[in-house]
Amino acid sequence: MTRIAIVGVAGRMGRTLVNAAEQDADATLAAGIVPPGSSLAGADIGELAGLGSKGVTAVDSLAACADDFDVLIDFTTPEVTLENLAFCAEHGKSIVIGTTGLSDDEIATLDGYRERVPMVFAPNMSVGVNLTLKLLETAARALGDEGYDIEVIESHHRHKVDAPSGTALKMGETMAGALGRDLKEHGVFERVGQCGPRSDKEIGFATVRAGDIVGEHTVMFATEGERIEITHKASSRMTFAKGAVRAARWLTGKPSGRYGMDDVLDLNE
Ligand SMILES: NC(=O)C1=CN([C@@H]2O[C@H](COP(=O)(O)OP(=O)(O)OC[C@H]3O[C@@H](n4cnc5c(N)ncnc54)[C@H](OP(=O)(O)O)[C@@H]3O)[C@@H](O)[C@H]2O)C=CC1
Ligand SMILES: O=C(O)C1=N[C@H](C(=O)O)C[C@H](O)C1
Repeated sequence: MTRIAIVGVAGRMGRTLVNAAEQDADATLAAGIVPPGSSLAGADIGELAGLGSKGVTAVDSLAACADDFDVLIDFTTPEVTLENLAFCAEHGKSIVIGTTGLSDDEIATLDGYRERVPMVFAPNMSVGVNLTLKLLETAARALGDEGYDIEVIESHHRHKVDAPSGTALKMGETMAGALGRDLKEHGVFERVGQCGPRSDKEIGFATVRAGDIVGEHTVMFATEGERIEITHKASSRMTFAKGAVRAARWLTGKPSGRYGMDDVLDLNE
């Protein structure tokens, strides 16, 4: 049985993760963490998630529940995630990280823990998106150097703070990698005013923020006379939360290392 702690337990993903962990027969909901000084400390995490009392009260520091869990699931902010990673390294814990919007420097810091912490780090934990990444790799290889323009369009709810989404960036990186291109050089994240025609090799990104959209990603491969679109639409956060709980179980007994959802889902040949 994997003992799971959920940090950011009162957030959109935190509350969904409580539901997902509760439904998983091989996981135990061991702890929930709210920000330091939060008025929600002491609340039952089942109540926070709308499930009724589960007998686990939220605490406002990891130190307060260090003995209670094996794997931390973290969907918070880049700064908080890096603090929590340091805690996991110090206390021999594993961690599943869903947080997006990390800068290059923050990713380098995260990567520095790969020898000390078993971690799954993925911008999207759904089975569908991770399969889509494989489809995109194949499509990019077949079309990207054959005159097809590649554009990524993502839509999310009005509360999302980072753009483009971590998933859109991962899609771009995956396709750029398949084509031997560097996304830093060929990614185009803004077009405004007299920006000129697109170049052949650029990979464009467009962002929509509106209402309660859970998460939608379309990749367009367009040329003279035809267009292929590969779309993934999430209609419930449960798809991400179930993936995260699955990742937490998968980490049990794994050596230190930085893993992705492709490892968890065994999508690599
Ligand atoms: N990988 C994936 O599959 C997915 C990734 N995400 C990513 O997950 C992240 C969170 O998204 P979402 O749940 O929508 O955001 P929310 O803002 O709803 O949740 C984040 C939670 O973290 C809490 N928090 C902040 N600091 C601390 C702290 N020091 N200790 C404990 N809790 C803290 C916040 O509390 P407060 O509000 O009081 O500050 C908030 O409740 C984003 O980066 C998002 O992109 C989202 C969905 C899927
Ligand atoms: O913030 C969100 O909500 C989501 N964030 C992730 C991302 O940035 O890719 C994954 C998902 O699309 C929802």
